[in-house]
Amino acid sequence: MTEGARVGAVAVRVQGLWKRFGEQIAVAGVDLELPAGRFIGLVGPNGAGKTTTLSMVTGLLRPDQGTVEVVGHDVWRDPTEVKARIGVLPEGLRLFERLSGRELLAYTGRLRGLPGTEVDKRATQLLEVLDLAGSQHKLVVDYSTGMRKKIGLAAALLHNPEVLFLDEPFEGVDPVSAQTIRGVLERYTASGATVVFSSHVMELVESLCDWVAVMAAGRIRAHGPTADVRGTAPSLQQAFLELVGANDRDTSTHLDWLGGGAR
Ligand SMILES: Nc1ncnc2c1ncn2[C@@H]1O[C@H](COP(=O)(O)OP(=O)(O)OP(=O)(O)O)[C@@H](O)[C@H]1O
Repeated sequence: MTEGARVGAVAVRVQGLWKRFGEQIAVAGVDLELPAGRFIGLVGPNGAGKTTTLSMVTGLLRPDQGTVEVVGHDVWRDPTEVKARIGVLPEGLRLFERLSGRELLAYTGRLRGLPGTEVDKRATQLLEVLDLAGSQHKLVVDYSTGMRKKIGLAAALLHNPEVLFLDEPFEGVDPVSAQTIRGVLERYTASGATVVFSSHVMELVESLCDWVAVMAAGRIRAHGPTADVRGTAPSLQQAFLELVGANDRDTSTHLDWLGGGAR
């Protein structure tokens, strides 16, 4: 079991986190403790602040205010310690397009300081499990959206991080690839590691995550074990709609011209 996966251990501790872009407050005072060894979903409507929060938690974006600790290390005071312990699949993932998938993993492994033989071994296994072995010598520029997500996931897992952060890992991914990614992530969390991923696909979050945080308008609206957040609602989707106030929105007067055919 990894250091972060002890019972009751906290993988991520966020305190008083704020981020403003001009007039727009993207993250408005987030406090959150994410337990280690769980499959955690960060859910919220478009523009809720999920990507901004994940970017600040992973050291990609400096907060205006607040602190973030990952497995006990401050992200901004101790970035090297944190970066060695986390894997990140960011939104709008940028990859080295002129490398093949295999070369990308070899390069990532060396950047992470792993010995060449170990990188080879891990890369071969990851390419196999993620069903990319047949495309390993193709240039990344020629990869499909799903293949890019999978090679990005392989690169994020290569150094066996304690906590893995994934921004919309299933977006644009077909059901077969989604099932493959899911299998890899389930295997990874079963070994005691923590996955934190953002999504607005509630069915997916409900079936995958044992812990969720619901975000809307830059704040955390609810968090805890998935069953507790769902409460008495028939589904997480329904609980989510109630939490973010979407059920109260009146759409009856909008789009009254829309009907297809009637002009
Ligand atoms: N670089 C930026 N400059 C200006 N505004 C930004 C920037 N990044 C995010 N925002 C704004 O901050 C708010 C939160 O955006 P964010 O991308 O974090 O939300 P999200 O929950 O990830 O949304 P989605 O599910 O649509 O990806 C939005 O109003 C967005 O327009």
